[in-house]
Amino acid sequence: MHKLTPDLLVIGAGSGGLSVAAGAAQMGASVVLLEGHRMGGDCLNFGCVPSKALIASGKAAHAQAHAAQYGVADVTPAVDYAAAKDHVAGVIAQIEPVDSQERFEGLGVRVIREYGAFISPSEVRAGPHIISARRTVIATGSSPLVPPIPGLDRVPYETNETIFELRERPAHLLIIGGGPIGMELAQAHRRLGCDVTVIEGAKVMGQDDPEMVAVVRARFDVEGIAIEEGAMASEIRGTAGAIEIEAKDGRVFKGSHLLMAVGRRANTDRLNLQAAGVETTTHGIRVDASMRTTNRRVHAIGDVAGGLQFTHVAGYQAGLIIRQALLGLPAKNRTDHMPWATYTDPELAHIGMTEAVARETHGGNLEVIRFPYNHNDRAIAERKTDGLIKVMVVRGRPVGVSIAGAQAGELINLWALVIANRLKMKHVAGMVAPYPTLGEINKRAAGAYFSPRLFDSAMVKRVVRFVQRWLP
Ligand SMILES: Cc1cc2nc3c(=O)[nH]c(=O)nc-3n(C[C@H](O)[C@H](O)[C@H](O)COP(=O)(O)OP(=O)(O)OC[C@H]3O[C@@H](n4cnc5c(N)ncnc54)[C@H](O)[C@@H]3O)c2cc1C
Ligand SMILES: NC(=O)c1ccc[n+]([C@@H]2O[C@H](COP(=O)([O-])OP(=O)(O)OC[C@H]3O[C@@H](n4cnc5c(N)ncnc54)[C@H](O)[C@@H]3O)[C@@H](O)[C@H]2O)c1
Repeated sequence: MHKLTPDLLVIGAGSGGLSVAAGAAQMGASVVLLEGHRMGGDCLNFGCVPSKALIASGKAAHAQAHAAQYGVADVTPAVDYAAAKDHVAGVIAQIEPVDSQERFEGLGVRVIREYGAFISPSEVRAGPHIISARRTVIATGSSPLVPPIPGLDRVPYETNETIFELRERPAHLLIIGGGPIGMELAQAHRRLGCDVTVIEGAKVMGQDDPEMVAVVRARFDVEGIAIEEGAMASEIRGTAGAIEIEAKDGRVFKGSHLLMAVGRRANTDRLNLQAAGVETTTHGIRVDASMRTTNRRVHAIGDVAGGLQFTHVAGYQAGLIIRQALLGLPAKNRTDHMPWATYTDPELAHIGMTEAVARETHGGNLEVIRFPYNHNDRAIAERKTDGLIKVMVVRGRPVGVSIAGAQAGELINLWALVIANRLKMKHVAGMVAPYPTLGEINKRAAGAYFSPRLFDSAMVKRVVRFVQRWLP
């Protein structure tokens, strides 16, 4: 047995763990990083990166099939599904070095490619090593939730951990779950030539504002993606190539392949958390506002901590750990400034309160400002006029923003700055946006907030008339 005594032990080399390890090592701490599977975690290998790469393949095919509106003949795309998967693998390979063992060792991190498990409140065993660190960060992420639906154990199915390696194009992909994973992969597959049915127990994209979801749904309808809502999958039958899903209400859906996308399960099984006195909830590891677990020397961040499950959230929480564990400064997890985006086409991005939550919280003080894409010149030029921005404003300050439309995930960045720094609508209105850009919708939303105050105000009109009388 080798005994190691670093300043910091990080368990899990995904989005959260890598950020903590890199920051801590570069700031002079001794760091041990454990990874039982692939460096880079879910985001690089089975999540954000491969899904966005496959979406890019789908977009390329879709563009070929819909070029006539720009004066270029439509062609039926000759999709090579396996080659699209090669493209996905190539994208992963290009990013991989940034997350690699070699890079982290170059930063001075001791990387151990083993799963870690607590053996006491202050010790973790990883293969032949026992690590006793001043502080430990659990960043073990999450795995696809596979519920015990009767029959599921007797049919072949994909999850986000397998679908990016599937090389035969599904003739008809059935997707159980209409959250971000289900919806992004539904559209990518449809555009790559598959029939697709999304089977959703409640409403698709249920975390988002229904008015914004409707924009995405409308496009899915046009593209021929079948969305079956209120269809709780309750029984699964069949064999490879011929799968049947029966919903609670008796509806039956038939397809060739099945993708399970019904949510996530925190990776706590291997950690032997009882030995460390680290408690869990139904969502993951119990943490306080500073991401500290019930063991004061152990923090948990990212998906395993059971809050918002996004790469940028894990990265943000890594920053909180650096503040506390390295610099001894207080740090509090904030969620009101956390954006998210779903990369369907059109995209749907959001930050802060939805309209419904803002209405409940702020009642009569809430003003909701909308501005449609079809009044934006760049959107018109590119024929991407579906969608709108909606800004929830309380006394001049935005408390939430939703955008459904082209590049919504990019456009939300401005509001991430505004909300993180508690800026006001006047700051957005005061900015000059280059013409013609989609980003002008942000400024136009701010303009729409001020124009009734300016143009419908009797007082402003009186002042202008008065000034005009006296101006030389
Ligand atoms: C299909 C899909 C698409 C997604 N798209 C996006 C997106 O576009 N944008 C976005 O922000 N988020 C996206 N996400 C979510 C994002 O991937 C996660 O929020 C993010 O990866 C969480 O980071 P993490 O560090 O908590 O965990 P992970 O990245 O999962 O890393 C955890 C690591 O810990 C390792 N591990 C587990 N147990 C142990 C142990 N006991 N010892 C040692 N190592 C261990 C695992 O092997 C893994 O490598 C997507 C997720 C999926 C599934
Ligand atoms: N663009 C992004 O940032 C992005 C993309 C993909 C995933 N993610 C992250 O990964 C997380 C997990 O995504 P997800 O889509 O798997 O989960 P999810 O929890 O967001 O959605 C799962 C859906 O499955 C439905 N469902 C559950 N059981 C069902 C059943 N038996 N029959 C039919 N429907 C059922 C639920 O009602 C829900 O709408 C997301 O919440 C997000 O944090 C992010």
